[in-house]
Amino acid sequence: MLKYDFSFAFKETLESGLSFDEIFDIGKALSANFEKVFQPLPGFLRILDDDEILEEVGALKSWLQRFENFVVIGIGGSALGNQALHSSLKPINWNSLSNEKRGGKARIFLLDNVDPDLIASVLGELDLAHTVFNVISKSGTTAESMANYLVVRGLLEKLDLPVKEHFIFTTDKDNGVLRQIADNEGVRSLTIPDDVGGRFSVLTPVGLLSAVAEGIDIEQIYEGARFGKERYLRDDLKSNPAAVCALIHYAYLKKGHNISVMMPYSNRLYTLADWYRQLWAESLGKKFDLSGRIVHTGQTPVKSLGAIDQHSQVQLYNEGPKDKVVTLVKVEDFVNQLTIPFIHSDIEALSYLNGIGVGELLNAELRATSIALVANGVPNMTIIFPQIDEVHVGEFIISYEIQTAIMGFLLKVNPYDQPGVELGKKLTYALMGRKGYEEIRDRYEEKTSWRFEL
Ligand SMILES: O=P(O)(O)OC[C@H]1O[C@H](O)[C@H](O)[C@@H](O)[C@@H]1O
Repeated sequence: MLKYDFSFAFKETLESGLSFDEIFDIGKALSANFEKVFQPLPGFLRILDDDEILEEVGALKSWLQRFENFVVIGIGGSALGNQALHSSLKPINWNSLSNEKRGGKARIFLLDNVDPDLIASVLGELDLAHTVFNVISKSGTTAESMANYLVVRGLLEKLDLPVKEHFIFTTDKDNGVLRQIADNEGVRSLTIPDDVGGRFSVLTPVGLLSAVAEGIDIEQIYEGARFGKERYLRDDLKSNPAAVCALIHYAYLKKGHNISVMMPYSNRLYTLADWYRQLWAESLGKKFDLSGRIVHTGQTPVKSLGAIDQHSQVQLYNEGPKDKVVTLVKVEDFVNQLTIPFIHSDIEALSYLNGIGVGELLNAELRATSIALVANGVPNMTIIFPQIDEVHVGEFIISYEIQTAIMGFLLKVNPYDQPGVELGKKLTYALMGRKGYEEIRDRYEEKTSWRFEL
């Protein structure tokens, strides 16, 4: 079970902080309407009600074992969750282990960006005859993912490899180009449920297939998520840490704290912060509220890594604008216990390090940062992973999905759409000369014709 330390978010420890009663006053309306937030049950919670997805994905295990490499082609919600599961649940050097050491499980790679150098470096490393490509796209049309799919397909064709055997698509059941190709050519495919939006989809086939391919226990992830579903849907807010987190963020946002920093003290958990950024940014960053009023609301998510960013961003957090809420993420028991050896016994300045665990040092740094933040008047809280494993990662994911829904309710916005990304997508199509986008290109041409270039 994840543990939460909220002590440094309240006025008991923070001069201009919130009182506990204050946030529960804000929470009263939430408490009274709590059920409504989750009615109808959002898809990301509904999918936990049965084993359908686990079984569907699990059934592909033996087919996946044919491949040494598994490449995710996707972007945003169709990649960030995969990356987060991979980094948090596999050893950092997984991809450099030999096939034997990996017990025949796949190495995982990601083609998200359309950066030719990235693509060349990933594909250059792989023996394509032993590689499967999982093209993931809820819409089945996203430019970056389609481009990467085409590049890979071109390469497979050039090598005369049986294209169909090297792809599996994860996409909408009816719509989009991927579905069309899957249907026409009989490419293997998995379905993303209609009621689960991209950034909430890591516990669907989107995130689970690559996890299974590399031997992550997806049933344990579900166990943690299901536990989280019970825990974080309690309408008694005092026993619901996801609700408390949302209330704290909401209350501080009202006071001008419009940045939410997530700072894991663990390299393995760092990409969870990337996943969180999309969830928080796209779900809550909105121009209109539910009644159509212009509100321009949201809270900018920032990722940070402890202890690295103590030597980089923390100066700003402590002394810069008072516009942040910081969430530190701590690991109690690291998988690897590493003790610092006694060396230089004659140098007093190093004696405090003698014989202590490296993890102990990291956690002391976390504690020091949280105290320094509170001393500087910066509200912060700590989420504690007793250890990093499937159960806790599953619980973490669901806690933040629920927290985002709660925050959407508090801000009175729709957390499930992202109208603000559409224009950029359409303009990309227009700039690339895609048919049907001439009007949009003309509309913005005049506006963008002014130049100041050096
Ligand atoms: O899964 P896809 O349809 O390819 O979408 C990938 C991503 O594209 C968009 O730009 C959306 O803003 C994201 O929410 C989405 O996760």
